[in-house]
Amino acid sequence: MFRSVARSAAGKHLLRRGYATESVPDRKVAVLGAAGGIGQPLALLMKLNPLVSQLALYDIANTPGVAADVSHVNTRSKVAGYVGEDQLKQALEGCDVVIIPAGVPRKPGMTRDDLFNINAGIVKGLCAAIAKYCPNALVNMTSNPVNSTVPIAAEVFKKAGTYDEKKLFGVTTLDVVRAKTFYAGKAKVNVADVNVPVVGGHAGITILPLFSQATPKANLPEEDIKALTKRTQDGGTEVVEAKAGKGSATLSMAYAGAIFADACLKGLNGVPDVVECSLSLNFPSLLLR
Ligand SMILES: NC(=O)c1ccc[n+]([C@@H]2O[C@H](COP(=O)([O-])OP(=O)(O)OC[C@H]3O[C@@H](n4cnc5c(N)ncnc54)[C@H](O)[C@@H]3O)[C@@H](O)[C@H]2O)c1
Ligand SMILES: O=C(O)C[C@H](O)C(=O)O
Repeated sequence: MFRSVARSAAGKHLLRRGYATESVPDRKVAVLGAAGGIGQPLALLMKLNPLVSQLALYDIANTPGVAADVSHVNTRSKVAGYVGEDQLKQALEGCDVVIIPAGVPRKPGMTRDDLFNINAGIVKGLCAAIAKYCPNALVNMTSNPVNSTVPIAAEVFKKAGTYDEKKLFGVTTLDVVRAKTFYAGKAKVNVADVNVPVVGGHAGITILPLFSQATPKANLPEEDIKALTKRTQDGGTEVVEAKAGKGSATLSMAYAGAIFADACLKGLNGVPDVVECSLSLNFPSLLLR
């Protein structure tokens, strides 16, 4: 199993009393690729998160408009837009969590690996800047192919001397979100009560939903489990084909990215027992198989 769980250090119980801002520490979150299909709804969802005090929206174009728009939402965080490499330093300085959905999405007929040539370079540049300007931040890697962009980020951080495997996550929450939705439909249970761990990576058969561990238990027949597994593994392709050349999952991904970032913030704030699946490099020998 080469997926890890993001677990908070038990300790301070700052949030036990809920989300009252006076008991919540300041946290800066940056979204890199904030003007994109995922970036825009993710920016909105992070603006709605009361754990965020500063929201930095960075892209190579169009962030001033996105930031102006999102900044009018009457929630806690202060929003700033940053555009172009000259402003990356400002966007990153002081960040606690950096979410990276920068890069190109796939079109029908492509695999996630077909994005490698373009996205590897984008991710490499952004991670070099993270190592320089916010080396202690948690990094939520969303850009595809996640199975490769996470190792690229790790190598950049190792070279800079800032690598911490506990702080680098391949965001696979969308697989969990899909597994929960599909399982609830098949098992005819309330989706809000469903939990399905998903281990592995984020492409094809490396996505391993553990329906045997799903709750509430439903005792589904083997053929249903096989069909659910396949649908979860092919979930991204289902959306890419439905969008017919206009990109891949953006809205469900923004939702998933916001859930994972919220878990990271809770962990940083000392909330106990925060558990989310993600791709980590703790088990590299398995990842390379
Ligand atoms: N992990 C997952 O589950 C998951 C799910 C869906 C999509 N994705 C991936 O997320 C990525 C983004 O998807 P999208 O639909 O938002 O694409 P998009 O093209 O709509 O947006 C990407 C954004 O990245 C920006 N960008 C490009 N180079 C950049 C750089 N150097 N610095 C900052 N920003 C830069 C672009 O300007 C654009 O605004 C794709 O690689 C896609 O495959 C991952
Ligand atoms: O499938 C894609 O290309 C995007 C993303 O990885 C997804 O799972 O929706």
